[in-house]
Amino acid sequence: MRLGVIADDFTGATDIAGFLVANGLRTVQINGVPPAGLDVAAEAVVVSLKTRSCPVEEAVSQSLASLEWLRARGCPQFFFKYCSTFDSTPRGNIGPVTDALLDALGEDFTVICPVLPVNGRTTYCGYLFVNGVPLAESGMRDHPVTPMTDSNLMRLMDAQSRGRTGSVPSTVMDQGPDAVRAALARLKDEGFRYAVLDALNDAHLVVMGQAVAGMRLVTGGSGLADGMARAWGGADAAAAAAEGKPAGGRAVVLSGSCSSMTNAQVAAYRGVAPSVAVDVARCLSDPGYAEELAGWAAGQPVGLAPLIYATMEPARLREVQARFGAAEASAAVERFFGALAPRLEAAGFDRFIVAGGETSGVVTQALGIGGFHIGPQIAPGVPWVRAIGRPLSLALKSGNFGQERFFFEAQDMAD
Ligand SMILES: Nc1ncnc2c1ncn2[C@@H]1O[C@H](COP(=O)(O)OP(=O)(O)O)[C@@H](O)[C@H]1O
Ligand SMILES: O=C(O)[C@@H](O)C(=O)COP(=O)(O)O
Repeated sequence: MRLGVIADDFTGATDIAGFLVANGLRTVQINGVPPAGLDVAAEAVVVSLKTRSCPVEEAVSQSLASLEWLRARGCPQFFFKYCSTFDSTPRGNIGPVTDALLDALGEDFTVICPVLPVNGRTTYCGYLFVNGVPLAESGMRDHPVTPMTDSNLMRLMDAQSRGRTGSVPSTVMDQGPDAVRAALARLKDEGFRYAVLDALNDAHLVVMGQAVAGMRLVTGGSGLADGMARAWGGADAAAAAAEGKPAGGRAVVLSGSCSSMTNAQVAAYRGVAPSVAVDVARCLSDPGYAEELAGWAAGQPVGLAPLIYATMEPARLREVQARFGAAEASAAVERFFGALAPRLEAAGFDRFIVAGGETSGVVTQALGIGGFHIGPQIAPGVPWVRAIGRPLSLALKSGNFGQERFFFEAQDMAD
């Protein structure tokens, strides 16, 4: 094993796994803390947790248990994967998990690097941008669970961690890996515990990939992993993706993300394909609701996959949250998707296209899928994946990823 990844949500996990496979690394994803008796043959193992928004103690203990499993299998380098929009709060969980992993490894320094330039996530002087807009001015300010209202990664990290955060600016990235290594060493000497790595483009990813080659723990988004895998170089991407290619026949689209991009994707799809909007009030009160919508989906004609969506524009979402409570509404919607997924499988659906990280976690867990083979990417950061030992294919889409016609493109690729 070359790299062990601990990812804080399921779409984040398939995102990074997709980039590793695209660079030719044989990669397996394990959903949940791996059981002690499990062994896998792969160059990279991605452990997918659902720890982005859970209580801090749970996130720390699951991350440490995953680290121990990876270490016991001789893994030499570890990657804590979180969202490219740094989804977290002043309580965590990025800071506390990073600190716990550093302590467990006996290290006192790491990098913070949520970039993914191909999807518009860049950092400049430690400030995070989403498609050219500061994070706090992007759609992330309206996120239902982790609204992001600051764009300064040093401040965000300092608020939720034990140490101080410095920054390696893009001008240093321009000078190459030796200059970056020297800047990291200087920051460490000055007492910083974390360093935000700037990246404006793919060339910077290649530089940082080389610069962090000797670090035991790195943290960030899949752009950093892309840079690291490119530095290793020279492998066969098609062969690495072979086992994860989509199989199966009947597809359904489940959308539980309220991001701007998912709103656009739902709008582009729902006028053309059979679709139904989820009623949050019924999620809260009607135990037969999931059964009813599974029946509705099963009754749709063959053709474009039926869409079941909780996706809402920010203004409507705020109304729903004011009426039912934000946490209660989001938990009820997640419970609904969790109840729906196994019923859809029982009705003959074997390809699930899911939008939203938490939603994907709930769906994968409800289907009882222990792990994935990773297939080819539909869009950057969204590969098709195939359940290990089960005839089920899934596309787990981060709320923010893909272009407007993503739901069509996923189906085109699977035909
Ligand atoms: N209509 C809605 N009302 C309230 N909460 C919702 C609604 N639709 C989705 N949610 C909740 O919002 C959260 C979206 O998170 P997630 O699935 O991770 O999407 P993203 O990838 O955009 O972050 C989930 O907890 C989901 O249940
Ligand atoms: O880095 C990213 O943006 C994604 O990999 C990711 O973490 C997705 O999370 P969601 O936005 O919750 O789907």
